[in-house]
Amino acid sequence: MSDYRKEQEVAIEAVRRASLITQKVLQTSISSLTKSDKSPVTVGDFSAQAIINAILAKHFSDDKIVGEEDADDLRSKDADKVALKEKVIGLVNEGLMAEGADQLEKPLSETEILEAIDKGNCQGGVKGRMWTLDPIDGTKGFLRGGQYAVCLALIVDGEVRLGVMGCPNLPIDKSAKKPQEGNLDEVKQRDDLGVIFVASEGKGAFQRPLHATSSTQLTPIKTREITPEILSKASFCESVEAGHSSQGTNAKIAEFLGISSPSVRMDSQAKYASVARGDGDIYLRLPVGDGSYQEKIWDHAAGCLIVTEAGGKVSDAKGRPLDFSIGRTLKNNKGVVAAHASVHAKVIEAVRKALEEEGRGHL
Ligand SMILES: Nc1ncnc2c1ncn2[C@@H]1O[C@H](COP(=O)(O)O)[C@@H](O)[C@H]1OP(=O)(O)O
Ligand SMILES: [Mg+2]
Repeated sequence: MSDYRKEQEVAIEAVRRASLITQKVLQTSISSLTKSDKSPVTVGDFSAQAIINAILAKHFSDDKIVGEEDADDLRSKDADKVALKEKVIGLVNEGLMAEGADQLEKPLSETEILEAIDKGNCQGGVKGRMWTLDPIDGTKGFLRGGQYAVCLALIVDGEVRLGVMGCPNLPIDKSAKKPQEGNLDEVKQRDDLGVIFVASEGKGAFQRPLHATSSTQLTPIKTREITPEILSKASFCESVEAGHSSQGTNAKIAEFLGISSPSVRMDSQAKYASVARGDGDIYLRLPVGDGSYQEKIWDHAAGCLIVTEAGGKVSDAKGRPLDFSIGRTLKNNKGVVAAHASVHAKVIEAVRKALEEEGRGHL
C-alpha cells in the first residue's frame, strides 16, 4: 500500500485555506455580498476551487482534477460577472497569501486564477491519479448558516486513497451543540466551530481544528461501537433537502430497525463526518422517485473513505461498494448507506424491505 503522506499534508493545507475563505465569505455579511455578487455560494465556490487547484498544481502538476465548476462565467464581460471575478481574485489571493505552509510570495494574476479554476475538467476513470473536489458541498446549508463542507479526495486507479473534508460550521467537540440551522449570527459568534477531517487508506481517520496551524496534531476518530442487539438505540442522519434523499423511505428503515429517535437532518458530507466520529450511527441516503439521479463522485469520495477508515462501512442501497472508477458519477450505484461495520448488513436488510414495500425493490 502506498504512502500518501505528502499528498495528505498538501491536501489538508489546501482545504484549510479554502475553508477559511468560505468562512470569511459567510461572515462578511451575506446580504451585502448577495446584492453585489448575486450569490455568496458562487463567490465561495469559485474562490475555494481556485485555491485548492492552484495548490495541487504547484505540488502535483501531472495529476488530473475532477471538479464541478469551470471559469466560463468569470470570463463574461457582463458587469455582474466582472464584479464577481474581482471579488474572487481578491479572495483567492487573500487565501493563498495568508500566513502558513504553502504561503504565496506574490499574488496570482487573473489568468492564473481562471486557469486554476478550469483545471477541474477531468472525466474520471479507472486508470491514473486524479483528485476530486467539491469546493462547497451543501450549498443550501452554506446559505442558511447550516452545515457545508469543502471536500477533496485523491483517487488512484479507481480507488479512493485519501480524503480531506473541511467543515467550518461543525463543532470541534462532537458533544457540543451544533449551531441552530438558519442562525447565521450564532455561526459568526461561536469560536468553537470548524473541523478538518482526514483519512488515508489503511491509516485510520482523524480530525483537527480548522483554525490550527499546520503542525497541529491530528486526533484519531472512531465510529461509535454499536452491536445488532442495541441497534434500536442508534441515531440516524439524512439530508435536510427532501429532494436529495427519500425521507419517507429513511423513516420506514428506521422503524424496521426499531429506532424511535427522530433523524438528525444535516446538509453536505458533514453527515459522513458525524458517523465517522461517533456522533451519529447511520447515514441513510435513499434514492428519490425512480432513482434516476446519478450521485457525483465529489459528493462522496472523501466522506466514504473517512467513514471506512473510522471503522464504518459505506455502500449503496443494495450493499454494493461505491464504484469511483467509472467517470464523474457513481452510475453503478443507487443511494448510500453508511454505518458501523458490525450493523451495516442489518441496515441493508431493512433498506431492502422498505424499498420492496414501496414497490421500488428493483432500485
Ligand atoms: N436528486 C438528487 N439526489 C441526490 N443528491 C442530489 C440531488 N440533486 C442534487 N444533489 C446533490 O446533493 C448534494 C447535497 O446533498 P445533501 O442533501 O447531502 O446536502 C449536492 O452536491 C447536490 O448536487 P448539486 O451540487 O449538483 O446540486
Ligand atoms: Mg456537492
